[in-house]
Amino acid sequence: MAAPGALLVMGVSGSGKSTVGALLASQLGWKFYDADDYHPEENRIKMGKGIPLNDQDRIPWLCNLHDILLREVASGQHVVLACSALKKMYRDILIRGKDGVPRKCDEPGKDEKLAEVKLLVVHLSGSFEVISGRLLKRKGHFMPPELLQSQLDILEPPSAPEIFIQISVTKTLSEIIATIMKALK
Ligand SMILES: Nc1ncnc2c1ncn2[C@@H]1O[C@H](COP(=O)(O)OP(=O)(O)O)[C@@H](O)[C@H]1O
Ligand SMILES: O=C(O)[C@H](O)[C@@H](O)[C@H](O)[C@H](O)COP(=O)(O)O
Repeated sequence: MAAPGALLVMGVSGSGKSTVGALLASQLGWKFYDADDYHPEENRIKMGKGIPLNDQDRIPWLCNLHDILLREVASGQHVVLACSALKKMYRDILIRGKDGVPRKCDEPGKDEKLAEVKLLVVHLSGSFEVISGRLLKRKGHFMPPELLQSQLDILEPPSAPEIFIQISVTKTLSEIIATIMKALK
């Protein structure tokens, strides 16, 4: 596969996005962004109270991440982004910014040229049992384990025509990294 501009490591909370993303970026020599660091304070407070985010909470956060990806890729920088990106629409926003948000028919903009990020999606996929076990052991994180089920409920795993690979969270970190490296060759 020709190297994408950006590689998205996605999945529910506790699937290993931050761990895998950071390791991968350091092995590739690519820049690493963790989407958790870009949540507005209101989103963090909401999640901290055990309330799942909704589309309205996530869309501006994802648009900001798209702008960052676009800027980096345009300057020739390869990027690994760890981001839940649970729904297809969310991944479309990472690729196309607000043009990824479905428009109402009467809104203008259909003929605008889209600035797209070429994105390889890596989905870390696993069961409630395995992932909740990891979340219960994780310390010092704002995301309560009780939100896991709400994330699995809305998860839309990537599918064609998205460019993606899916890897089980039960693999070891080195197996996960090796699988991604192989896909990038
Ligand atoms: N493949 C793996 N095997 C075992 N433990 C893992 C694996 N990937 C991540 N972990 C552990 O699971 C927990 C959740 O990982 P984390 O990277 O914080 O997930 P996320 O960023 O998706 O919320 C962490 O304690 C991490 O060390
Ligand atoms: O879209 C969301 O609801 C959040 O982004 C969420 O999916 C994310 O998981 C949290 O930021 C917690 O962070 P961890 O994924 O690192 O647990």
